[in-house]
Amino acid sequence: MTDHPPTIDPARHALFLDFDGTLAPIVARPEDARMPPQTRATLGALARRMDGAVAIVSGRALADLEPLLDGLDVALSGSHGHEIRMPGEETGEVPPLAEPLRAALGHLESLARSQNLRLEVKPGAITLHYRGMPHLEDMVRDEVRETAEAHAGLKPMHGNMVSEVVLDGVGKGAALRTFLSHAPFAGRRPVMIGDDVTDEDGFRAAHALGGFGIKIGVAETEAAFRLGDVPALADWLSALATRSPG
Ligand SMILES: O=P(O)(O)OC[C@H]1O[C@H](O[C@H]2O[C@H](CO)[C@@H](O)[C@H](O)[C@H]2O)[C@H](O)[C@@H](O)[C@@H]1O
Repeated sequence: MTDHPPTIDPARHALFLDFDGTLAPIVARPEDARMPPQTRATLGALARRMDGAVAIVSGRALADLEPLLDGLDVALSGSHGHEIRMPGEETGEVPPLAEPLRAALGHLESLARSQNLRLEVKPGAITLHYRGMPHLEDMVRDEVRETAEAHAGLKPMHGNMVSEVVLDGVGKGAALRTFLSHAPFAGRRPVMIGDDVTDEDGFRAAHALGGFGIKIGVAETEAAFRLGDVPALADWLSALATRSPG
């Protein structure tokens, strides 16, 4: 269940990578997260080698994620699968906040103000950050769960020092299924790589669709394979990009 991942075949697999805690180390402030330049170069090389079958599948809004990628042209999913951008596609306008989220916004804004929590509003989710204030975790999770229950079309999602209300039906698994129904992903075996609880849905989908998951870090997981940390993944990707064919 926790073995080092096998080598994958660039002609037959597709890569789906989470961003924070996977490609970029976790930092205190989301705007300070950076993917190392070498990883960005490796992903560019891999995308060419895999005929574009590489996607970053993030909980972040696309408008927030894209500037962190330094022009890397790969497929992207944002807001936990709510937003999708195929490789080479122009970035469209930021989608408006979906209706059920609009209804929940006021309450979450007041909560964030009163508890001094960072609030992140994305097209498909509203996120409360409590990094640096772990004693608030239970309260934040309860509030998010109750807010989701109070509004049809929303569900709670809890991640690494964050708790979010997200649109029902979204998730990284749904993002994988969407990508795999289009070229250049169709017909390939998905490999989902991530560090957080929110990536487990992607691991399950990858497994169900004939591929597998790779967990970054030591936490419990349904992924079949594991790598220790962000640098270990960078090394694994680099070996894949530079391996001679055949
Ligand atoms: O699915 P991901 O790409 O991993 O996005 C998950 C969340 O990432 C960001 O928050 C996380 O990373 C921050 C920077 O390292 C960290 O400060 C925070 O505690 C983490 O939860 C992002 O801000 C969220 O919107 C994403 O949902």
